[in-house]
Amino acid sequence: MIYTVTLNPSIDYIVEVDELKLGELNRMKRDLKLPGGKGINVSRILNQLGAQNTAIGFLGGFTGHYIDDKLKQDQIATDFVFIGDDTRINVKLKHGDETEINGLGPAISTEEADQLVNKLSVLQQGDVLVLSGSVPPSLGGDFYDRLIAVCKEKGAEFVIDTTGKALLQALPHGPLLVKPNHHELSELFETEINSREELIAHGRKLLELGAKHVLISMAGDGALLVTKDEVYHANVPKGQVKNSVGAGDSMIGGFVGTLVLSNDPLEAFRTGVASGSATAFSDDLADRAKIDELLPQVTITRL
Ligand SMILES: Nc1ncnc2c1ncn2[C@@H]1O[C@H](COP(=O)(O)OP(=O)(O)OP(=O)(O)O)[C@@H](O)[C@H]1O
Ligand SMILES: O=P(O)(O)OC[C@@]1(O)O[C@H](CO)[C@@H](O)[C@@H]1O
Repeated sequence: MIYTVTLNPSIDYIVEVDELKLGELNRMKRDLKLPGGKGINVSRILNQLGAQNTAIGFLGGFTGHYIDDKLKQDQIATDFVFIGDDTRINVKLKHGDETEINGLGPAISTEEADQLVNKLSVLQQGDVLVLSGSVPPSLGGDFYDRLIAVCKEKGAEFVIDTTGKALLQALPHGPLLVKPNHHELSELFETEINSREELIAHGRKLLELGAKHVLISMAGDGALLVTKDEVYHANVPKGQVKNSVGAGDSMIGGFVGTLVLSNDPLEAFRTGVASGSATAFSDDLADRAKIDELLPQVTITRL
């Protein structure tokens, strides 16, 4: 079973305007509300791929119930801790460009935090825990460490999609997958990365530090898969970009779901790239039909 953890879910409020005039009244051309947060996005893609999973994390208030209802409508299993404070609303402003305004996240009490840790007691060998997204400030910076400790104790695998110190602290525990984009990789190692060779060298460092698979996504420029023995490049399919929000999460969902279903890292890589691009070319996250349409256009090359 795959469990996705979203500590800081959101309603993604996607707002489209022709032109953004700061300091003036702007009227929306179109708007859309989506259940969001990185782990939840991973769950939605896993669901499209037929990979059984449960979405867990914290939800609260009317916004939290909205998200839980939407996921259940899509037959996604959920087991969230319901908290006293409201789940945030993140604004995704489309005005030719994409501007995002993400909330800090709700207050979470010690008791609520403990309830989530206790939920992980169901983990067992063969399970995969996907930890994705920001940590609400009230939880403290080391909360992922607590979850990883339980995961290791139960013999389950984990995937972590976060940045900075939290990612560095997780690496020695051997994540099944990490997926920095090229900017995150250079921030992580506090260095400029200017070539594919340098990207690969830094991807290898993540392996040396403990990661089992390293995916480096480069938006429209393709992606790299760095494993112990080999490095692979994938091109991205051609299409019209409609929405890049959740493209990275879709890539993780495509990779993890396919790896669990097939145990084939290259097929997982191909599906990850197709899923990321399928989301980039859709208004909402990708659906199965779009992923299947793009899969034949993804070519993997061993470098
Ligand atoms: N312009 C694009 N054209 C085609 N595919 C894209 C494009 N942008 C993103 N993708 C797909 O999505 C994957 C992940 O995108 P990206 O590298 O932007 O990750 P990310 O920075 O984690 O994304 P985000 O934070 O926006 O969700 C890419 O590897 C690619 O497959
Ligand atoms: O504030 P965080 O947790 O870093 O990111 C949250 C978020 O921007 O990530 C997802 C896209 O990746 C969105 O659904 C959501 O709004």
